[in-house]
Amino acid sequence: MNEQTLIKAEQEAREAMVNLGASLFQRGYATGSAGNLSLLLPDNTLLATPTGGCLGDLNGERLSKVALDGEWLSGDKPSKEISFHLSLYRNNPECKAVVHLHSAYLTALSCLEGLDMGNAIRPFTPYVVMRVGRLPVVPYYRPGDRRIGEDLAKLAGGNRAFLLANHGAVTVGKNLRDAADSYEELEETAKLIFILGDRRIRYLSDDEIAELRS
Ligand SMILES: O=C(O)[C@@H](O)C(=O)COP(=O)(O)O
Ligand SMILES: [Zn+2]
Repeated sequence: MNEQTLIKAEQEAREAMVNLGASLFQRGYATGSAGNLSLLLPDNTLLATPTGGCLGDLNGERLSKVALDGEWLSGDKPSKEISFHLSLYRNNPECKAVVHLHSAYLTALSCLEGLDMGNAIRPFTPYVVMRVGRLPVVPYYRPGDRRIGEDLAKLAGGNRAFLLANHGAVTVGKNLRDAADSYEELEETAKLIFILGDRRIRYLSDDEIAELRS
């Protein structure tokens, strides 16, 4: 890519991040100053949301730029979770964008005792299987703790979504919209879990799940 093309791609990425942050905030997926977004630019650096900001009110020119080795290159100070974002890019070549939010239903799910740490959502609708697959759980650590990234490094290959116990959820994608689509699908599925409550659920059978994965 020549210099002009790189500059244009970065400008478009900045606009996409600002627009997605506003959309997530306006639709209630992001609240207050919670959550963070990042994407991989064509020059292999990351564009990330700054720490402490509101996703509904991002400034495209002040977004953080970070090298894949973690060096802060420009913009405001990056999210305190940049180390777990980096861990996902380093350990999954298909990861080009990361979304982390504290949406209500996924965060409620993340607070339940006795979750299956290998897959917190037993499938009962097809789209979550087709769109997201498994939802492994990272045990609780204080936000910003480097152990979140260490655990995600082990789970990154082959997974598109992760639940952070007592905290929220993370999705990856081939671009920011793709990662957000998976996040939104997961949030809807978590909402259904609470709507269904104690009612008996007909879960998808192993054969039905296998058919969706094939
Ligand atoms: O839960 C937290 O504190 C972070 O994971 C978070 O969501 C917001 O942190 P920053 O991205 O550093 O603002
Ligand atoms: Zn968080």
